[in-house]
Amino acid sequence: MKEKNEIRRQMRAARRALTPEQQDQAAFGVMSQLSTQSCFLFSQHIGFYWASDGEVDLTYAMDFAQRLGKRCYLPVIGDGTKRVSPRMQFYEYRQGMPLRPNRFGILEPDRRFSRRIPVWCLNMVLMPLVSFDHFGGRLGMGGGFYDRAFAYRKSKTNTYLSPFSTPALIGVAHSCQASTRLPSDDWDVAMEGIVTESFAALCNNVL
Ligand SMILES: Nc1nc2c(c(=O)[nH]1)N(C=O)[C@@H](CNc1ccc(C(=O)N[C@@H](CCC(=O)O)C(=O)O)cc1)CN2
Ligand SMILES: Nc1ncnc2c1ncn2[C@@H]1O[C@H](COP(=O)(O)OP(=O)(O)OP(=O)(O)O)[C@@H](O)[C@H]1O
Repeated sequence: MKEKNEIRRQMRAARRALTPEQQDQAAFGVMSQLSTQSCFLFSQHIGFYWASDGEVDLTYAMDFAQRLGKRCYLPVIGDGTKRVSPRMQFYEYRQGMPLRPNRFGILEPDRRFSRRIPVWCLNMVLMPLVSFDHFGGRLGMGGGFYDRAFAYRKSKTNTYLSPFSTPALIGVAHSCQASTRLPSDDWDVAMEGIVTESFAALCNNVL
């Protein structure tokens, strides 16, 4: 099995090579796929991400969600200048709100002007992927931010009736980022579903 870093390098290059037209079609396609999913339609509080490095842009999807009266949130890790929680947290984003760059240059809400939501109060989180497989396997940028934020989802006491069975974890990627089977580590948190510009699917691990 190829090492995670090698797959990361190839898949990041592949998504960065997409043209602006392909990126725009992907952004529109992901919004259209989401608009047909009951998981999205029934969710009131949704975690998105602000795209960078060739990721699928979710601004169409956030506009659509806001027009349906849903609340949108973005991940915040900070710019590294202040000692704050090492955990990634989610803060509300409303259209037009000023954003500031985090330590990797990705835009995020300013903690001073936005409202934090505990992660388990989110109904659904759209996770940025570098690669995915159909078994719930995901590969991110390598910081372990999503794995740490949702590590509680792996707990044995996490039953259907527990408040810790939320949010639904749905990965977003370009379909060209698919892998047959990704290597996995103990700490990896599985995704329940995947949305690309051309399909939305449940991952086999939950069926
Ligand atoms: N859009 C988006 N937002 C996100 C994530 C993400 O993957 N995508 N994250 C998901 O975890 C968190 C940020 N994690 C990140 C981890 C590594 C790098 C990164 O670019 N690493 C560079 C090295 C940069 C440096 O050290 O200065 C690299 O690997 O080339 C970026 C974001 C929170 N917000
Ligand atoms: N629950 C956890 N507790 C402590 N460290 C963790 C946890 N989960 C992941 N990590 C650390 O995060 C690092 C990156 O993990 P990995 O390569 O799987 O990241 P990733 O899944 O690509 O990133 P992300 O979760 O941000 O999308 C690993 O070195 C691992 O030690």
